[in-house]
Amino acid sequence: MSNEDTAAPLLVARALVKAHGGTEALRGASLGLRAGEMVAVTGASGSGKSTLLHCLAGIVRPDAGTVTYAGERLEEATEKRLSELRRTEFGVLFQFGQLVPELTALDNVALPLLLGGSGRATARERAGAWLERFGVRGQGELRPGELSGGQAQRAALARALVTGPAVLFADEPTGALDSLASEQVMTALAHTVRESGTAVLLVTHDAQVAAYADREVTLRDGVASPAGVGV
Ligand SMILES: Nc1ncnc2c1ncn2[C@@H]1O[C@H](COP(=O)(O)OP(=O)(O)OP(=O)(O)O)[C@@H](O)[C@H]1O
Repeated sequence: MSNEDTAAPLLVARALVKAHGGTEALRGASLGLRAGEMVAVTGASGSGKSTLLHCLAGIVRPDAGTVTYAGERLEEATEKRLSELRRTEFGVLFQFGQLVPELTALDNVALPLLLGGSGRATARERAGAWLERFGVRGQGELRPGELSGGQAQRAALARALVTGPAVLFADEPTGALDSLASEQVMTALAHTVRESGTAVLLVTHDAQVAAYADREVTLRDGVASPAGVGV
């Protein structure tokens, strides 16, 4: 077995069960994610992909099962600790609606740094560098409503990564984009996370988007396969 096979996974879900009202979205789903690995979660509409991502990101608490991040059991964590993890260790990128509409693109990207205690000048400088990296520095003073869908997603990606998270959770990040904008967002995402060693859990129904991942996990009837490392 190679070192990679035996390396402890960073994030592990074991036997997750989660119902929304009478609907059982997860029925014993397990999944392991290594540091720096990109895993695509695919499956039919309603198969539980978003629910699995929300449980792994500490946004939703499962009814049963465990989620372990770097040895820490998330289901035992307080709300305060979960929000700290989401602010410092996890980044999120959703399909749309995540940028604050009243703020410029630059201030949106600076926001997580300001919330983390950075000074305004430093936060804006770092935010500008991230916008530059994703080719939208020129749009920094525009508000989200004035950006194209692809520009807004690249600004949202900058905001998700500006704090240097260990894990990026991306739920249909290109779901609202045409194929060119989708390719630009995915190329920027894949290149940057490889460089920074950020692990990615990528929910998508698009095979071309899933192809950017190192590995694909399919959800069927609330169960994931193959579950991967450490499960
Ligand atoms: N907040 C909620 N209230 C009630 N039912 C919900 C809620 N969230 C999800 N569900 C149901 O749970 C099941 C799984 O939903 P989930 O969004 O996790 O699936 P998905 O695979 O991400 O779907 P899609 O690809 O359509 O986004 C679905 O049957 C859905 O209708």
